[in-house]
Amino acid sequence: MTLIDISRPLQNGTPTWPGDTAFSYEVSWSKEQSGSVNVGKLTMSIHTGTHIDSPFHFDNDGRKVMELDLQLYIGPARMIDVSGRSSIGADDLAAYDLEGVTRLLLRTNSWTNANEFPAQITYLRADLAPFLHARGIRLIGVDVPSVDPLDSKELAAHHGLHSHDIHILEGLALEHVAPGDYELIALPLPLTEADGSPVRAVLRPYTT
Ligand SMILES: Nc1ccccc1C(=O)C[C@H](N)C(=O)O
Ligand SMILES: [Zn+2]
Ligand SMILES: [Zn+2]
Repeated sequence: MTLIDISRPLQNGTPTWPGDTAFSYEVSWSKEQSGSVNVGKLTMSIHTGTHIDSPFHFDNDGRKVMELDLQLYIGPARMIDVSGRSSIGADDLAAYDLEGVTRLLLRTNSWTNANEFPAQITYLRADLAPFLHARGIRLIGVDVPSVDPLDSKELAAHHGLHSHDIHILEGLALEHVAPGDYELIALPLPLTEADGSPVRAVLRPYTT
């Protein structure tokens, strides 16, 4: 069955958070040098491309990636289009039936040039987390590098989602996906100390 890849490619030049570690892949030990194999070396900020945040990212006492519930990163998900807004709050989602939805992916279409880090993005307002929590949502995914405004220091959306037990998936590529219900697979790496992890995020369509 076909998988829809909703991950952003990771390559030298991939946009990163301003001032953060640039993405780099290089063959550090070539086949000629080692006599048998090419061996690669990867340097990157964890918050590059498609990734999850663990609570330690914004809370010194928060859980690390290895302590997160893997089940949330695999299972039924609904993708909805909420493009054309500068922010998303409870009002913007009031018209959607989210009954039985555990994982919600929001397409904001506000990262318009994938080759550059955006100057401005659609962010989540503070009243969204309690609204999602009341509907049983445990994971929110967005197609932008952050759930908060890019210049935010207080990170109201990150903290609000965390305090309502909603996990955060950022940097999805959703422009080529039809809104609807899918199986999401976006597993983090087994990083015991980390504040987040890159993921390979895919959607598997349901065939009926
Ligand atoms: N990588 C960074 C470098 C510097 C300052 C913030 C960030 C972030 O990633 C923050 C943001 N809260 C995020 O996870 O969405
Ligand atoms: Zn992040
Ligand atoms: Zn984040």
